[in-house]
Amino acid sequence: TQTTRPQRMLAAVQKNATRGDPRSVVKAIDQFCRQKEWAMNVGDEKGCILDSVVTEVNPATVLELGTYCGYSTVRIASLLPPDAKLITLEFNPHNAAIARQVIAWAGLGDKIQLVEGASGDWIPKMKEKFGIETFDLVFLDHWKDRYLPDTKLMEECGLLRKGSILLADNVISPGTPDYLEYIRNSPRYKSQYFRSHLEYTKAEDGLEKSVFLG
Ligand SMILES: O=C(NCc1cccc(CNc2ccc3[nH]ncc3c2)c1)c1cc(-c2ccc(F)cc2)cc(O)c1O
Ligand SMILES: [Mg+2]
Repeated sequence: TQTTRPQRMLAAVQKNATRGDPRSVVKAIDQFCRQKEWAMNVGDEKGCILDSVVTEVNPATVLELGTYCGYSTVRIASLLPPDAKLITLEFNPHNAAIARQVIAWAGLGDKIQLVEGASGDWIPKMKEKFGIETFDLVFLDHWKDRYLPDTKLMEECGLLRKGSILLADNVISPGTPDYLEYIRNSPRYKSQYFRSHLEYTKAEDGLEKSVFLG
């Protein structure tokens, strides 16, 4: 029977990456997406911007909205300090099943908690279920029409503290106009746009980095 793109991506990781070596997993996925099939990972170009933000923030707690196959999950977790925790939410069970195997191959299972379900359902449960006070870094990469409602929900649930960083993928392509409008005009955030390209293409895209001011 026909395989899916995530399954073919996982096969490429298991064939070309070294077990326990997260950066080789990242490299194998980027090679697969450049040479074989496009896929909606944040990619190598925007991935370098993501790396610089992660290393600058040096977060103890990270929330990723939208795991997909685990590319950015592994990329972020490979840069975290020893006792840091990354929680990643994935709505699509098939994506989640693939991502678990990619994360395992990278050897990052003890740093990453993959939760299956919708952000709207899980954000209000973060404190009670995972003992999280606030997130130092949030990477938004799920459904683009959920960026704004979920940001408001995180504010309401007290999951952001003075200095928490939101980093949003795809603010140009596919685009998140209502989120950009809100975050750039809100007195509660200081935002910065990092211009780049849509993963593996020449189209414009970028990451929006926003600091919550409290
Ligand atoms: O749409 C995108 N990604 C989101 C997404 C998409 C599909 C499924 C899921 C299911 N996962 C999911 C859903 C809801 C959720 N709630 N909480 C967690 C959670 C998780 C998530 C996307 C698209 C393009 C793109 C495509 C085509 C094109 F031409 C240009 C650009 C590029 C990207 O980098 C993208 O990130
Ligand atoms: Mg994306």
